[in-house]
Amino acid sequence: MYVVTAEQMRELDEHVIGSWGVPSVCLMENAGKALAEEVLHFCQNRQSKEQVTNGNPLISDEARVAFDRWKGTRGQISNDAFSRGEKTFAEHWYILVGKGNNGGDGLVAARHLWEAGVGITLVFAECPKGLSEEALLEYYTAEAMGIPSILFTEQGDVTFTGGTGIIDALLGTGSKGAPRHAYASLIQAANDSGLPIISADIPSGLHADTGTLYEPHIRAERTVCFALLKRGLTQFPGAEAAGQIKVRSVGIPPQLAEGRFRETVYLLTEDVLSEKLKVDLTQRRAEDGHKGTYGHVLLVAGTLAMSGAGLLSCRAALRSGSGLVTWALPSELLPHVIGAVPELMLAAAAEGMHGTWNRASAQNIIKLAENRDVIAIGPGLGRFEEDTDWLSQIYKETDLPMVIDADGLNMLAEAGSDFFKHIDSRKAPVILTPHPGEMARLAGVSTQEIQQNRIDHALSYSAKSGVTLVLKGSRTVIATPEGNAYINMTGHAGMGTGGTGDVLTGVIASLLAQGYSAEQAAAFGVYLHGKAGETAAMMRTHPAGVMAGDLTEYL
Ligand SMILES: NC(=O)C1=CN([C@@H]2O[C@H](COP(=O)(O)OP(=O)(O)OC[C@H]3O[C@@H](n4cnc5c(N)ncnc54)[C@H](O)[C@@H]3O)[C@@H](O)[C@H]2O)[C@@H](O)CC1
Ligand SMILES: [K+]
Repeated sequence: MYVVTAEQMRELDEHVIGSWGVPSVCLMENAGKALAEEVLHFCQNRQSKEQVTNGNPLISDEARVAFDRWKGTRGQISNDAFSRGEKTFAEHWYILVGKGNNGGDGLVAARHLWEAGVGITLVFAECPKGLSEEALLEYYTAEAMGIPSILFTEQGDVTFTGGTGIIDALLGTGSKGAPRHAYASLIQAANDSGLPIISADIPSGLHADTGTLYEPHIRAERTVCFALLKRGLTQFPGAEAAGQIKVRSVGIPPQLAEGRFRETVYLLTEDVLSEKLKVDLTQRRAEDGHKGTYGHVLLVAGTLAMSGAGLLSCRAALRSGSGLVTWALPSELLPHVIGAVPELMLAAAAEGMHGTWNRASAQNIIKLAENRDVIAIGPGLGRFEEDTDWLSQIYKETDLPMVIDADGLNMLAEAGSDFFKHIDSRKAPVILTPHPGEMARLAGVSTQEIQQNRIDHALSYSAKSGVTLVLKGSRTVIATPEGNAYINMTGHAGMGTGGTGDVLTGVIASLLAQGYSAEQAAAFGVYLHGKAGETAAMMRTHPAGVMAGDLTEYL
């Protein structure tokens, strides 16, 4: 499933109209009809509960239902085909109409709903004579049909009397900045009404590309997104304001987006994993495979005070299927962790004070790397004198696929942008797994700036440095230097707890060791990590009780 910016959507739109000759009003007709169908669907299902499907035999239906209820449906995305339902006479919907094509979609929906027996009141934000060209056509039709309408004026209140719902067709992908004047007042009034709101394309007041929200913005129950998912709907807080999201086709084939833009963003669905990324989701293995077949991970992690990070990463690497895992650790730590994970191999590699790392250990790591397949650096590593030189030496003198996390990332941030200057001469790929704070340090901006435009920051850092980047957080973004990005949908807020990042490092390193490419390992790793978190949540009384160690049990 492709995820586009407003500009990319406009380009596809223009292609279909300009090169293929599809009349633009036809697209609007399709969009408005889809919107009306979704509103009817909503009306019919108002009271009925969502069907529960539970694929995992280990999880009781009760646990699945409780977890789904806790997680809620806001920000969820689907694009199932819809079959049109019966007429609904007891409904009265107010449709807020802006002056652009988003308003035009609302006008088309008005006609279809009116035809289906739904009471309609059109509420114009501006005088309808000023509507965009296509929207004006739709207005004349609606007027000729006798659909009631009012023009919002700052003096008069909108009360939504007798309303059962509101369609927000005020602002779409053409909006700029915070909603102004009548638009702001109508958004406020709609939110205050307590009525369910269904947004056309995006909730008004959402930045379509970034997912940031202006004030005021619509808080929608559902959003019917046209043609292709907009980036802003996939990232928080925008995803939250959009409610449940449904993507509906309008006559612009999504495949048009493939290979068309410098950057291509995908929702990380199972289809994208198997068809685009060619990941075998069944992870089938050759009958004659053995531990040497599935790769050997070298994990450089942990100090005396933070031994757990190393243990979590190593367990996760083993649980994710690599044949062997060696944990390189400070020698003082070694006696304390013997036997903690019997499947692990331990290698005392550093002689820093009080079980920490030291500059001289780089040579030991390089030696250990000689007969390993992947090197992962960072979990619980701490900082130490000349550690950026230490990291640089390991980076330069090993040519293994590398995952860098946690304090390894802080070393990189300190080393500056020259660190990856010669990455093109390195055969093996590098994956970085920053959380937003670490990303901010790497990019030299504030955490807030990162969070306000996660997809762009991930893509641009990846393109500039040549690394595959995993920007963690809800809706983790995986970006590649070639300009692909994937938005992960698995996982939940219960996973916001210490150590889950260490687990992710282990999972990704393990997949790399098994021969997955950096793009596959990063995307599939993030996906599996989220899935394990979901299973762990369902096995507990409450998802907030999930600990990082639980994830390793359900990988
Ligand atoms: N493939 C497509 O691109 C299609 C687009 N359609 C619809 O068209 C929309 C885009 O239409 P437009 O480009 O006309 O843009 P909008 O409908 O988003 O409206 C933009 C208009 O609103 C005004 N405006 C902009 N920012 C404002 C603000 N902050 N406060 C108050 N007024 C503001 C401007 O005068 C501008 O003309 C899409 O979101 C979608 O709903 C559909 O009709 C179907 C096809
Ligand atoms: K809208």
